[in-house]
Amino acid sequence: MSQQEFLELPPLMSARGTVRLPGSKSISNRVLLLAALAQGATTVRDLLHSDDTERMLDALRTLGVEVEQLGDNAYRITGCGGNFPNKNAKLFLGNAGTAFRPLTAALALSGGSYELSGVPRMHERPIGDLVDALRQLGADIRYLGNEGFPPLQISPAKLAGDTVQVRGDVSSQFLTGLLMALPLLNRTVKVEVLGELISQPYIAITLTMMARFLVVVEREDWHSFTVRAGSCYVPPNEIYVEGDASSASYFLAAGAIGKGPVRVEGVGSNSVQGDVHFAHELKKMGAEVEWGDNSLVAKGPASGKLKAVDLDCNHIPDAAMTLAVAALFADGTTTLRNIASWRVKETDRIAAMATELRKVGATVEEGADFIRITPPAQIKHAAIDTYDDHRMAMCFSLAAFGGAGVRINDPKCVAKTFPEYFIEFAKVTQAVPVIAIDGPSASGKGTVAQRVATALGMHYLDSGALYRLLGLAAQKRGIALEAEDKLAELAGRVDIRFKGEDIWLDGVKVGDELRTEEAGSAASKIAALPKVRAALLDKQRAFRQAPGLVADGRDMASVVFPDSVLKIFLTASAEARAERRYKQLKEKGMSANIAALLQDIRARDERDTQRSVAPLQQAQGASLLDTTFLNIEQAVQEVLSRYQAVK
Ligand SMILES: O=C(O)C1=C[C@@H](OP(=O)(O)O)[C@@H](O)[C@H](O)C1
Ligand SMILES: C=C(OP(=O)(O)O)C(=O)O
Repeated sequence: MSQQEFLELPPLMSARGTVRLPGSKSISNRVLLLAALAQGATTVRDLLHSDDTERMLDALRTLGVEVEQLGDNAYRITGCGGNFPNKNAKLFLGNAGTAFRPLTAALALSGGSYELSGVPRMHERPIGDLVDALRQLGADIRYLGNEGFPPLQISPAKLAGDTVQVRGDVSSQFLTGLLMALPLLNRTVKVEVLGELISQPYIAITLTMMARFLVVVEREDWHSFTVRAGSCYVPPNEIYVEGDASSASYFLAAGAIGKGPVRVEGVGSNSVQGDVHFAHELKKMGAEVEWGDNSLVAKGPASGKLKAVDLDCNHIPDAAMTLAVAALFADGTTTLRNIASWRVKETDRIAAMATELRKVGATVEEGADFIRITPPAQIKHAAIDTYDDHRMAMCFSLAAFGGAGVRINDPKCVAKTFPEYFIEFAKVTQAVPVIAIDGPSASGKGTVAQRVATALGMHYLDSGALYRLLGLAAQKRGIALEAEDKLAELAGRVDIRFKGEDIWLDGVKVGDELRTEEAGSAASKIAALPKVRAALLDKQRAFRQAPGLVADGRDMASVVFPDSVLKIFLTASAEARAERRYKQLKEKGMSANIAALLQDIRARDERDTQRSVAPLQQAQGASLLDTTFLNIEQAVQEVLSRYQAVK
């Protein structure tokens, strides 16, 4: 995992569109194992492509199961009735609980010698309850590291017993693994669940999938399960994997937070996954949800604001994480209860969630099995650590709706269940649009940008003014224009506000002093200092607010807002610019000399284009607008029509 890598999500304004969901992880890995345990070939379609399913596919190949890829997301698995051709193997199962736990059970009952290991975090995720249960049936399993945790050594054993007890309060995957493996014993076995059974809807998925392979489990409540002698898996020929309901939660939440509608295809009222009930919980938060057989649509509440909720989330442990981030957009304190299992998943998810929600400004209380979130008045920008947990990365993409955008560290961790997540997320979310207008001094870009902003009802950023203000502030404090560190420190500290046409520096309104040639040349000097530019970056980006921003400067398109929807390089001949500046100064009653102005403009052009940091140049993707022979109105119209063409 590289912490250096990150993804900067811009402030998002809305979410709208349709997502075709990737296959369900829980169903994919169950179907692969059941197909391998069946006698004969099963064609699996719409299988999830992700790290977790790759681990299962690799394991099956290593065990000697015939795995044939038929095309995109389609496989033919030729099962061997639980008698794996390869009786000796080492399997690496990454961090896939749905591979590790069920394979442990199946291999423990299959009569071979196997070593099962995973990533370091997998070696911290408990498996003792499953091992204890399998040992009651005579299985020979040894811990290779810590007692109760992977890695494991499984050896052939004499199997016996017709009743087995398993704890259900740490992970439902232990019961799932046991149930799926029991037909290998070919005798009637009763499983009793000790203690509370958590994540119960996942057991329902297990029973449904086993039934698709013609093994029917007898069930009394959710505490006793019987697999009869003679049960054996029969391949269903062809089986389709439905979309992933947990993955759906991010898009549905985006629809609820970002007005919507967002439609997900692949899960709906026909789904066998418990996580579709996330949609009901989202509705409790005020979202509008429409259910189709195989689709769900979410829209924001009519009131515009989500409601805080107090929920027991035991039935949706994965999708509940999405509610925790949606809680940032609610009207009060949200409590999510009965989620102790979060602590033993990809990371300690209660601790991770609390830490990262605090970074964006939330007040968070955490307990052994709950989390309580009070949103901040204003969601802050933060660099979110993801703890190699796909769901942390996916959940926190939603924080980008908070107005300031968000940075997701190590975004590639989504590969565990949804490698294309951020691509799909970008397709259905609309960032606050930025029109970047860069150009040389006195090109008229400020006036044009301001008028474009007014015409579109957008915000306006005069980035040059930030540099001039800093120059002014430095002079007032006696800081030299070459003192890079001091200037950068000052840049982080000064309070700069734009109110309509007025500019305020540390609470004092700034007048024409900002427009003097002296302020301009001070700005040009300090703008060449890399640390000063870096310090002003966040200040500039903070201007990106709904419904949009028109920003003028020199590196708006290239550095500050590289994802601008429209990038204009606005220029005019040096002579035309000198003449415009001359007229401007005269109108203000200031003295001016056209030859001196021309010389000054040329010198500044030279300095701005030659400097090593962010030199003035037409950015990639920027279109040229030469205004030498255009008046302001014509230039404004030209920008507006270019915007219409791209928006
Ligand atoms: O059986 C399954 O497919 C799963 C069960 C749940 O785990 P627990 O039973 O450990 O809560 C869930 O969190 C996991 O992502 C998938
Ligand atoms: C808990 C999860 O995964 P696993 O299947 O590894 O338990 C998850 O996907 O959120």
